[in-house]
Amino acid sequence: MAKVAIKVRDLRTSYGAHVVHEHLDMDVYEGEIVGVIGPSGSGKSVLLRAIVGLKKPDHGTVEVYGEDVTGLEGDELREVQTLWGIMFQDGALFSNLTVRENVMAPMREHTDLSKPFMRQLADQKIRMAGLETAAGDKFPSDLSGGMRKRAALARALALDPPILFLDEPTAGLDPITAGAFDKLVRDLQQSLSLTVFLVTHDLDTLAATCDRIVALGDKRVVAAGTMDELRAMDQPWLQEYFGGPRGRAAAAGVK
Ligand SMILES: Nc1ncnc2c1ncn2[C@@H]1O[C@H](COP(=O)(O)OP(=O)(O)OP(=O)(O)O)[C@@H](O)[C@H]1O
Repeated sequence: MAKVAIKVRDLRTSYGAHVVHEHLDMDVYEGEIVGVIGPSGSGKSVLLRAIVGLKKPDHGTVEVYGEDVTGLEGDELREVQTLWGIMFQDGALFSNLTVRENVMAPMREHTDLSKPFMRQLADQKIRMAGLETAAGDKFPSDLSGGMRKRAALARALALDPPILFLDEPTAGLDPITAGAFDKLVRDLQQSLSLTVFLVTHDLDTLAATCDRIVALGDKRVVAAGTMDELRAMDQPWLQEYFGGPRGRAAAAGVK
């Protein structure tokens, strides 16, 4: 059985009186793409933020490759941050920097590499993400939505992390662009042996890319398994999600 890359145990998070997660347990195995689904507001993005140290849990632990990373701060957090790249929902690119400078930003923060070498590496990541090298000179505002996502993916790959977090990577893309992005994620995961934590609402993305799906609800994980296993579960939200016309269409095209 594959090794556990990310292990979350008894997680509790909250904002004031609003409890987002309670007694949440989750495992992500090395080398898999796990899709995290659940109703709007069920805490998918907050879970991602809690794992990467951007949201401090009230309780519980997060281990990455067996190391407890819960509540790390300062240099300790900076050190473990090289284990993962994150692509946020809106891309979160620095609007005043070119694409190349955006991709170089994590390198500047975490390495002592020379500037020419960083440029070379950044251009390599830009091409890996399916953009022309010339896109490196452009500012995020000069790019289409699909290109911005690719630029954000290039930045997430900047430090060659073994783990990738993607928050709604295909949101706002037309179906063809979204399909191409799904394929890119799958291809990169395979060629780089990445472990991918992917938050999505997109049934086509789940069908095309994910090895396993974890569903959130009632502040915790309510189901985990393959798409077929989840579709067969007697859980009202899952039934509605997979059983609707969009769910049936995605299932018909399952990989
Ligand atoms: N910074 C914040 N301050 C207060 N409440 C927050 C904050 N961030 C998230 N929340 C709350 O936490 C809950 C979970 O939010 P989260 O963004 O994780 O949901 P989600 O499952 O990703 O939803 P969606 O599918 O709509 O993106 C929501 O009720 C949200 O309002």
